[in-house]
Amino acid sequence: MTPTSFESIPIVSLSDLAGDDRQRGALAERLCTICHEIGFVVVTDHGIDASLIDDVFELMQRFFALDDDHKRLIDKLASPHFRGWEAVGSEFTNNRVDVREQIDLWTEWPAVDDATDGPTHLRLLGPNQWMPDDVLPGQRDLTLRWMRDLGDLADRILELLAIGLGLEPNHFADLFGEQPMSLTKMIHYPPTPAGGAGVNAHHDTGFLTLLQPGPTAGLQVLNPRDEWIDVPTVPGAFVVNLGEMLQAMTGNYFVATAHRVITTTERLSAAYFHGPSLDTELTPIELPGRFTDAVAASERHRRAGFMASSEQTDAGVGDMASELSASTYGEQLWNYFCRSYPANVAAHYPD
Ligand SMILES: O=C(O)CCC(=O)C(=O)O
Ligand SMILES: [Fe+2]
Repeated sequence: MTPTSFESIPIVSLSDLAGDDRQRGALAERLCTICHEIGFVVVTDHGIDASLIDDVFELMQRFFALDDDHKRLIDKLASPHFRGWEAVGSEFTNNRVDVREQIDLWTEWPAVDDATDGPTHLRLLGPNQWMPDDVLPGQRDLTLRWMRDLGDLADRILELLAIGLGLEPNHFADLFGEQPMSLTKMIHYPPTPAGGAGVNAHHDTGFLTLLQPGPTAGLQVLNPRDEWIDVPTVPGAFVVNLGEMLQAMTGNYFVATAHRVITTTERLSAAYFHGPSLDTELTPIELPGRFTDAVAASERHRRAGFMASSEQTDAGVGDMASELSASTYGEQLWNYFCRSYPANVAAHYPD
């Protein structure tokens, strides 16, 4: 029986990832239940090197301490592929401006020459922008290692989720195709002004998010009673949460849960959004009856919605109560760019 709410975010050790089948099975079941009831979990013993986390935070400190003229060397507005740095005030979440600056880095694939003729999501393929080595030494190598190690961890968590859903362990790997597109966001939050938010309430749009929140509190999750629950800060732990596309693909058995950041002091975080090939279909997977029955028995799960566009919100659709309008990951991402980065879309794709 699904509890109707939650009061805290669980902390789970992933050490049994390396265990025998029975231990992995138990961990898989536990994670699946959490993804159904809460959609958020703090994980320890995840195998990501502590020194890698330290190096990434040190890199962020060095970058965000630069002046804006230097940061503009990788200005996101200059990238037709939505990659690079953006200043505080560039991003909109839930139609409200966020109080944070960030670097966005996506998996690199060759740009498509005639991207304006094909599906809109092809515009996302392309190179990242990297800081010159004499201004920010080592950014490229360190970031690529971060993306590779977090990608491997995300794949292992997806295997567990597949096992917990009664599927073959490689079910998601097989669905995710040959050209995976993941996003790394390196984020700096100044202290949040009264009444604002570092990032406003939202669902993650992707599949699976691994967040390194650093030592500073500020991330909050909305429970079904509309109370904001603080995510505990556990040294070295990652926060793992579900995005809207896994919600869709599991027929709402897993939930993408609303969250936001409000911080009283300066805060850094590094978020990794694990994603498949852009043409991956969001069609629900066929799951054993116990999972579909659990959704049917829970109004909250049956009604779990998706982020609305500004037009839908204007027309009276709740912020996170929209129907999924995209049929592929690429389409969903394009909708997200139009919602969150209108200036970038207007600069490069006036059509
Ligand atoms: O910085 C954080 O702690 C959370 C960031 C987040 O939710 C996001 O970028 O989607
Ligand atoms: Fe998020």
